[in-house]
Amino acid sequence: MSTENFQFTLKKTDAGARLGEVSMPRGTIRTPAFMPVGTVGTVKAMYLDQVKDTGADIILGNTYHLMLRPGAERVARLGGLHKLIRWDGPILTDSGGFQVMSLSGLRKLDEKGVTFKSHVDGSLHHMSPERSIEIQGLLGSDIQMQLDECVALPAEPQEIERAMELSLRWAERCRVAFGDQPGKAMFGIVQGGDQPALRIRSAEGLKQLDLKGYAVGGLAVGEPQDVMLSMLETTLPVLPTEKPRYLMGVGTPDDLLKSVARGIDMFDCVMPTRSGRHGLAFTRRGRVNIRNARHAEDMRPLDEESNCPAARDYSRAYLHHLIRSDEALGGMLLSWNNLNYYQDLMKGIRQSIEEGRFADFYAETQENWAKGDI
Ligand SMILES: Nc1nc2cc3nc(NCCc4ccc(CCO)cc4)[nH]c3cc2c(=O)[nH]1
Repeated sequence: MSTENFQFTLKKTDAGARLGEVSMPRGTIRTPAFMPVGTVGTVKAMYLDQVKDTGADIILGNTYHLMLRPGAERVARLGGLHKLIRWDGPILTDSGGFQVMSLSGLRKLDEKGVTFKSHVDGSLHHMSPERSIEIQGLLGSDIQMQLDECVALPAEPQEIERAMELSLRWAERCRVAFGDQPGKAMFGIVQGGDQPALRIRSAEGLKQLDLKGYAVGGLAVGEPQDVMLSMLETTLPVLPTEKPRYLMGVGTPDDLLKSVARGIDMFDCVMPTRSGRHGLAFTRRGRVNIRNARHAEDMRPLDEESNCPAARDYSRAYLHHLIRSDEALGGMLLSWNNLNYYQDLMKGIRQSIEEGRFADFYAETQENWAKGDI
């Protein structure tokens, strides 16, 4: 079912966990949702048909990477990102602020925007809030993120305050630049680091802008999990309950469970794909580092009960061999296994909220992880 507009429906809550859906013209996103990261127009080592089959309703693209290569205007000339990469569901694009800080030779950041050198060819680029929204429009993004400044933690409170206030001003400029695009959405991003008062000021400031959704940014940047969770407990009660909440860059399966319990609806993280390519497998019984010698002659699959061929049909011995040999198929199979596991976890979370037994699901899941992979 799709709609000509962007519509979030909160269907049920169970303690702090929320069951919902985001209806958009290109499809419906079942929440709590995990969004696979397709940074440069591909979810690495996956066919997008497989990504869809794992249960993903939406994927992420990235302004920073796509503006550098193949270029935003080129993507527009080619019919937009959905047509180019052959994904007909919703796409959320990050605004590029975080990637500039973490990837490029940053040259300057001021009121106007960020000036940086491309990590691809060293060319100089300037990105303003307005240009970030323009690029996301050229890509054809369904959910566009404001340009913001994300500060790595730990950081001085006054530095966190400066970046939070700049991000608020940029949110307003992005809101104006985005204008009124029925069927699309622009989300603001709450900043404020590990400072509760700044988190509250950021959330209150964004609420004045009548946004369709709110991301919690500035986390998963090196802080301990308890600090991240504490910032959710501070921030989420301030945000409107009838709008989706998106925790950026998070996280491990344990992060997902604990953040859903505090009221997060949407997640993205490179963890399942990046760590899969490096030999880390996520399963119902916890993590398996397939590089470890103990798997070299283990002909069992990762999970004989899984519906995913990568988990059910391939032996650990073979996966061990492929990863140790740095064969492409190793990263392909573990990415497939991991994305399928993440989507199975989100499906289990949604079903448990529907049935009013999220607390039991939470406890059972953590028990199974604790047993470890036999
Ligand atoms: N615009 C914007 N985007 C963000 C992206 C983020 N991504 C993160 N964390 C990602 C952390 C992360 C990085 C790598 C891996 C793979 C390990 O194998 C897992 C998690 N935090 C983030 C914060 C922001 C933010 O405030 N604003």
